[in-house]
Amino acid sequence: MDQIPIEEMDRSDEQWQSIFDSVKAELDSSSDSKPTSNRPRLTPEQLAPFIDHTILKLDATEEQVDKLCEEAKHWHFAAICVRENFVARAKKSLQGTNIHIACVVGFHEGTQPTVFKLEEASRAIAAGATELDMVLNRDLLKQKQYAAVYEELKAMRDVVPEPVELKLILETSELDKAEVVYASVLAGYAGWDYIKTSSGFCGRGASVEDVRLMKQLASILGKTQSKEMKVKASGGIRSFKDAMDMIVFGANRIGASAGVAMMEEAVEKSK
Ligand SMILES: O=C[C@H](O)COP(=O)(O)O
Repeated sequence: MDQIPIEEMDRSDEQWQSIFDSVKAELDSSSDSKPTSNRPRLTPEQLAPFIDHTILKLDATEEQVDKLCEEAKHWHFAAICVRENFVARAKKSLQGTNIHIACVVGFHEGTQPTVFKLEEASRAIAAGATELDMVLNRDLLKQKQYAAVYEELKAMRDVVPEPVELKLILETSELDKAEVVYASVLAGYAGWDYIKTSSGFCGRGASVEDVRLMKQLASILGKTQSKEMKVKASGGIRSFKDAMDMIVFGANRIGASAGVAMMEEAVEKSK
């Protein structure tokens, strides 16, 4: 893939299209990715750091968020994932632990004006969020307004400096393969940390094919960008087997409301 440093780009829709074409060509010429791990299954201790323990339903209660945090501490999950209104509460509950607090932004449509998303992100970080899971504006992507999508992602990266991790929710059930490529390229060029499959509120949720494709894209983009993006699989991942299917194809995180059930299965299987 030809490397065009971002500073040398005019960032027009046409120039983005030519970068997409070169990534697609590389994707087509690369061999299909194989499972990244031959491990038949992970132990509970190995599985826990993959899990973003999630509650995003609109009628979630304070008690449910408290329980979510207690479960995250008990199982040593990587993160909890909540809406903005619960971030401060989760921060109190998770004080003194290294469990991350992920907050969703632009949830779950992604079409909110950029300024709203930036304000929401800033409030979440001020309240204690250490990771943000933002929904892509796929309407703009589908209208081929690639420059506008990039500008939103770049503005978010500028407002949210590292080490806060930014995850872009693609909502893969609503995209064709080419659109997954476009969204991933734009996220990579904007310096995002993760591409994430789904919100859990739209369409089919994550598939192994999504993870496989996104992992390949992350690897291709990682050759020309300063870091390689990670992949978060989320939406409809209910069982230990579902989680393992995603992990063997390279998922770095599993976003799920069924994290405890997965852990209990993992414990059973490890006996
Ligand atoms: O980001 C995480 C998803 O909202 C979780 O979806 P789920 O309830 O289908 O596990």
